[in-house]
Amino acid sequence: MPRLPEEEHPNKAFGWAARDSSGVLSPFKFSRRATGEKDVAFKVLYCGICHSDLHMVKNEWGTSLYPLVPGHEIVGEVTEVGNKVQNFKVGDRVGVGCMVGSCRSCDNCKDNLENYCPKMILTYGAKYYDGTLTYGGYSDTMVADEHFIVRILDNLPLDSAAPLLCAGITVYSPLRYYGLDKPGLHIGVVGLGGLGHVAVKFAKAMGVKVTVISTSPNKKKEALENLGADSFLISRDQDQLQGATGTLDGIIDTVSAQHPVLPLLGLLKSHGKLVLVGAPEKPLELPVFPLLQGRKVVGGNMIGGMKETQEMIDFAAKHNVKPDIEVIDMEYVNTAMERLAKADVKYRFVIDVGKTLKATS
Ligand SMILES: NC(=O)c1ccc[n+]([C@@H]2O[C@H](COP(=O)([O-])OP(=O)(O)OC[C@H]3O[C@@H](n4cnc5c(N)ncnc54)[C@H](O)[C@@H]3O)[C@@H](O)[C@H]2O)c1
Ligand SMILES: [Zn+2]
Repeated sequence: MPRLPEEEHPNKAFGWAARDSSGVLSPFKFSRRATGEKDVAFKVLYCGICHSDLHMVKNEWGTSLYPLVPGHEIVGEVTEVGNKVQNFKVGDRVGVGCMVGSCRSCDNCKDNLENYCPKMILTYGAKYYDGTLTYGGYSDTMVADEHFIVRILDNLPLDSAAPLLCAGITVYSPLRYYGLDKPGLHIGVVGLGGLGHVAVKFAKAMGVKVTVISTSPNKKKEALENLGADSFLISRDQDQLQGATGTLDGIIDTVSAQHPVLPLLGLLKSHGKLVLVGAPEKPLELPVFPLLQGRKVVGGNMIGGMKETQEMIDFAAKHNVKPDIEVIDMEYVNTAMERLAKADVKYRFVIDVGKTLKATS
């Protein structure tokens, strides 16, 4: 008989879990492993709600394992460290993003790209080395090997730092890797949600000109005035798209659902790069001729390695890149998920886990 989640490990834990693909979350008792010699354990204070959490609780990618405690934008305060931990101590402000393990010896791992390790272990909904299921940050405590722990610098508020751990690194990494981080370049950001609004902020902090491309005309004023975008295109307005043909060096596409990429390819200059980071459940149609004409590139990106994640946090602290968040109570999480599905959030929900997650006996 497999052991109950609350009996698998010595440390009691409590969170909210989805039990099936209805995606409805409810209180859940489980357990966390004892803090190992290289582990850092922390009290979770805030956790962001990523659209991937929504895909996962509803099993939209077909990979979900239940019970599923989502959350991979986790921040908190260290409560215990193992005796071989070198870089963290009790009381430190720390975070965990999308992964908690990798093989540490393959070419990707040696290259600080644990995110592309074939044996990478996701923060929730994955099998850990001991065969037990990993549980995410919609919960009271977290434990991870120190290699997968990020330091949150003191001048970053913990609540708005949380979304950097997934949304932040997922847009920072491709801006760097695809060379879209040079002052004077001009990029487009498609989809002004959690990832998209952070992409605007990072690109602006790098000195890059930014055009937001969105289906919602009502996001224009805020994109220009509050987020600092330079211009705004409505993706269904053919005249506007026509007028911007061949103007962009690159595009970061964060859209979470199926959408046409043909109009986006038209906006790129020759050698322009369309980088897909959104993860729609259904495939996109890729027209080839617009790629041939102008030697354009379509690429992807999945989060970032641990070294780069820390670099991104340090960059955010230095350049004051702070996600715009709506802080919510744990009890509000199901409503928040419904609102996220309708893109009704500016721009990231963050759960105040520390103050509002109440263990039931
Ligand atoms: N590549 C990665 O490593 C990685 C990391 C995190 C999230 N993701 C994925 O990125 C996507 C975005 O995540 P998020 O948390 O920013 O989500 P979000 O819901 O906050 O933002 C998505 C945006 O896409 C827009 N959108 C939705 N459907 C659209 C459509 N049909 N056409 C045009 N625009 C549309 C929404 O209005 C919203 O602004 C999700 O699919 C998520 O799973 C990928
Ligand atoms: Zn995420």
